[in-house]
Amino acid sequence: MAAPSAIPRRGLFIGGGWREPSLGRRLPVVNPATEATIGDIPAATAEDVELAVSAARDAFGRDGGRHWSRAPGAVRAKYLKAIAAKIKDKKSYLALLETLDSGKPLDEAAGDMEDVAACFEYYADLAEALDGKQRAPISLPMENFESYVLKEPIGVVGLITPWNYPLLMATWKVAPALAAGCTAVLKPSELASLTCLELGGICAEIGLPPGVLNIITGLGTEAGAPLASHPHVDKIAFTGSTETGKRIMITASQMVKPVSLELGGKSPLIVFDDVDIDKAVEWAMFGCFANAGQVCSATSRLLLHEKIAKRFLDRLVAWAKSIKISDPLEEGCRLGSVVSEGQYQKIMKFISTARCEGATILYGGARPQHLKRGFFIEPTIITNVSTSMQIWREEVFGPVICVKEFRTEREAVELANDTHYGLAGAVISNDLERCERISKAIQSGIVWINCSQPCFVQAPWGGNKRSGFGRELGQWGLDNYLSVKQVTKYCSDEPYGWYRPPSKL
Ligand SMILES: NC(=O)c1ccc[n+]([C@@H]2O[C@H](COP(=O)([O-])OP(=O)(O)OC[C@H]3O[C@@H](n4cnc5c(N)ncnc54)[C@H](O)[C@@H]3O)[C@@H](O)[C@H]2O)c1
Ligand SMILES: C[N+](C)(C)CC=O
Repeated sequence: MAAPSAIPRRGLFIGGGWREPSLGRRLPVVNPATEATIGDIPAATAEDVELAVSAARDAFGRDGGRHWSRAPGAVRAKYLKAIAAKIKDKKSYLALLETLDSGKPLDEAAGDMEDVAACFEYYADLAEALDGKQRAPISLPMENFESYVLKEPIGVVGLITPWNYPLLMATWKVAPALAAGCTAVLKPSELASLTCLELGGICAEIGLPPGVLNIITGLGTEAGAPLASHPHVDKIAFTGSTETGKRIMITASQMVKPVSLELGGKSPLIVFDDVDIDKAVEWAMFGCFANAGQVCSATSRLLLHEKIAKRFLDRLVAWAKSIKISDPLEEGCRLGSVVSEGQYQKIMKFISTARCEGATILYGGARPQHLKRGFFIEPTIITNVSTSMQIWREEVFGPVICVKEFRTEREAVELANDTHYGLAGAVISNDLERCERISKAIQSGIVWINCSQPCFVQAPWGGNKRSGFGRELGQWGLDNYLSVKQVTKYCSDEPYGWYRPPSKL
């Protein structure tokens, strides 16, 4: 598909309309595959956060919430379905913008847009089902009391998201938040905001009530931080790095504001000696080279049974050599550029540190020779790794896999759990009992058996340890935006009888 001649020039989406940022500043948008500046986005500051939060508060309480926060779930579902339909109509265009903004292959971006539409549809159904789940009775041990539960929207929520799946990661928060009846301020990453701004356009087109979703772009420190610390924001849902997650938690703790955190990872993939090697190699590649490895759950630590390690690595190198690395708009591209020059430099530094610490760069580790411009990095396989090395311990967020061998199941599990992170893990073996044992032993929120990375909107997503807490997707994703209220009624005609009545004399 040909690139559009101009990227749409958008303002901030606040109160149902477009506004220039208060200080009039904008940030350049660079296509990481060409290094060309292709447009710009507004740079919001605290003044704009104030307006966006105020618009969201008004929308939450408007007419006593009759049109949104207390409306029947079917009303909100209608809007979510309309958004999904528009996303489907504009799929090719949105995928193109996502690719130009982030460098991901167009096929991947198109898949992301399908997932975005599916997520809005899924939460439309959950919004409709929510009314039927209200007043769920609680069984009590005393018959003169009745108790039930109300699930109510938390209020105004701040949604802060990363650049690796820009519109999809935003949707994982926007769709359940709106389904629950919350109103929201979304702050996408300054490195890739184009499709999130288009979501604003879609909300305007379908007539979403003003202020229900507000979208402010800008730097983390200038737009994200004032959103996280705003006293009228009732919850922060954050996806991003562990470092920023810690900062958000500290800020939120000052107001005892609930947070949910989806953070980084350094996930293991364990491969036993009873597998079909080529099948397993393909999952290992998908696990760490899809989206150029810029995936929170990337299985970037590969643990190979010593009996197959040599054969596996020979095949892994052969498969890695065959990946089409090109401009992400080219047909068949399977490895695009990384998102920015900063990310490129960071990944290259990880590779050079690994080399200095004594690891072997078995394959890759450099810019592909046929691509002179753009932030491209070869798929990189690193061996001779020790558990104290940076490459084993820290999240690279690039197409870089590090490899260690193991002898026993126990050793594999120990190596897999040798990390501060706990987002995901994977095991490949034909012995399914062993796979079940390992899925219990791995300390993470997600375990894949005989695959790596597939992700379904129906299933819970989230991590343990320094990968965060709270779960997105599925019913758990909706619960993130609901507060639970207990209502208990005394239903006897008799006095309670704890105190003696005073004398009537
Ligand atoms: N667990 C998951 O589901 C998941 C999914 C995708 C990405 N991630 C993680 O995200 C990271 C990559 O994303 P990134 O580089 O955009 O992360 P990041 O932490 O740099 O930025 C994430 C968001 O936070 C904002 N931000 C930065 N500083 C802030 C501050 N002080 N206060 C408030 N907001 C601030 C940024 O502008 C951006 O919108 C990786 O670590 C990856 O593993 C996790
Ligand atoms: C959840 N996922 C895999 C789509 C994106 C994580 O970075």
